[in-house]
Amino acid sequence: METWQIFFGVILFALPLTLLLLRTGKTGGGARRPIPPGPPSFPVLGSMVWLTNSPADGELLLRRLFARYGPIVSLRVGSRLSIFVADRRLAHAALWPTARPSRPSGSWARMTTPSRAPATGPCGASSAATSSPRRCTRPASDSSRPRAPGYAACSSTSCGTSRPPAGRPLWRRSSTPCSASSCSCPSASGSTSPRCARSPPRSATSCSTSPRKWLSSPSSRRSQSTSFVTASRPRTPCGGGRRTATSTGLQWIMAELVKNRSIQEKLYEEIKDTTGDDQEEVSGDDIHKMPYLKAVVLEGLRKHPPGHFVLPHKAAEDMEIGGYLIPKGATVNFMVAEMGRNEREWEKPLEFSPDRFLQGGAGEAVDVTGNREIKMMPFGVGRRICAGLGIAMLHLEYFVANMVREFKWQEVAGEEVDFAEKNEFTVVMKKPLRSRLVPRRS
Ligand code: HEM
Repeated sequence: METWQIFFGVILFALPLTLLLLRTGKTGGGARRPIPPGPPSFPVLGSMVWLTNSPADGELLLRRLFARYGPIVSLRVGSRLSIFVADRRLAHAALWPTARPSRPSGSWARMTTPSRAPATGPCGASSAATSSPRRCTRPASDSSRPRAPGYAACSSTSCGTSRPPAGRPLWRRSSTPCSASSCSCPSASGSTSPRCARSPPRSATSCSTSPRKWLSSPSSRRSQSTSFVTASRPRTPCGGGRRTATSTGLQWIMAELVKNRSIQEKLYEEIKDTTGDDQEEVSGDDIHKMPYLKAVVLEGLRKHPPGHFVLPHKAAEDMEIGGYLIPKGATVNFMVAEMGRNEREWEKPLEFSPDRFLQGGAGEAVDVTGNREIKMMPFGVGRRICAGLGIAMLHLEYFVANMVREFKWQEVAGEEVDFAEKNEFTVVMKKPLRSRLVPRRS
């Protein structure tokens, strides 16, 4: 063998070895864990699956990858490494690392969101500066949460937060699952916008006005007792022109109530027993006394979370999840819808069954903040949990209760409820809900 050939061979062997050693040295040495498994990829070009799959079908592709590689997978989009977690326990370990005593103190903050402006929550605290994963969001059952209908907890800052596109998986098109237009609070005085007051919203589920206000206007009652409404349209008189997480959630819940009349009637019975006949509307105080109402809303968010992913998070330094290395800078996301529909965790997950959230059910005492454990995470978990959780739960319970109290929501012949999904700003009903409304009270 010629000298130059030996020299060339040594370089070929030594170069990758040196690079590997340098990288190991940078991360503190020791046995280096593998990154989560995933489909083969090329440097710069990314995972080969992109040759045969469209990023628009990302969720479907991920489901196939989970079936093949397990509950945590890596995907490369170009040179960017994205890691997806479908397992609720791994998600809890990643987002609530204080639950793992072996972690060095303060390291819970290692999983951050990609470079973004500090978000200010409704309570006024800057989430980026919060020094505890238990951020300002209060559980929805907290009696100190905002009250309906005279609340005005959404400050413009809390609703307008958007994340820069950095680190966003390709199939997410919008800035946040809850945009500025999700700040759909009635004004503090409870007054409605002139447009809302004049005409009933074209969307029963996306107007933020007190449902009682427009549902009870004589003209709307007359027309709705004989016709049906489209429960949500992309543009609404007072919805800001965009579907929001709350209005999307509301539409899915109403669709389930239209489809499941016995559940709707059971809910109506609870509402009737809790509120007096002479009461104008179901109040914020009343809804605290309605466990079945809460179960209906939770079941809706479990089965139809408005966002099937959270906003992408980023590892601020090398860390470990489930025995795998999550390298610094990698984007990490969590499969919200998968967790809520996992048949190992939930019995008949595709059935709408609010009873599972009542005493003795698998969802009894579920904590949507994911503090103790994660069973479902429609609002995210940990430091970056939805800043609007409290107000969103209040809106959902308040609107569902009042809409069911005022009307029977019935299926329209030829317009059967279709639960097909469509990826938009949030995951919406492909065929928007159309329902016949029959007034319950004269
Ligand atoms: C049913 C309704 C809603 C759902 C399902 C929902 C869900 C979510 C999710 C999944 C996230 C991302 C969490 C993460 O990245 O880990 C988020 C973030 C956020 N949400 Fe919501 N949201 C809802 C309503 C609202 C409302 C009404 C507001 C405002 C009043 C709001 C304000 C925010 C803000 C400011 C963030 C960013 C928090 C941060 O990054 O620190 N959300 N939401």
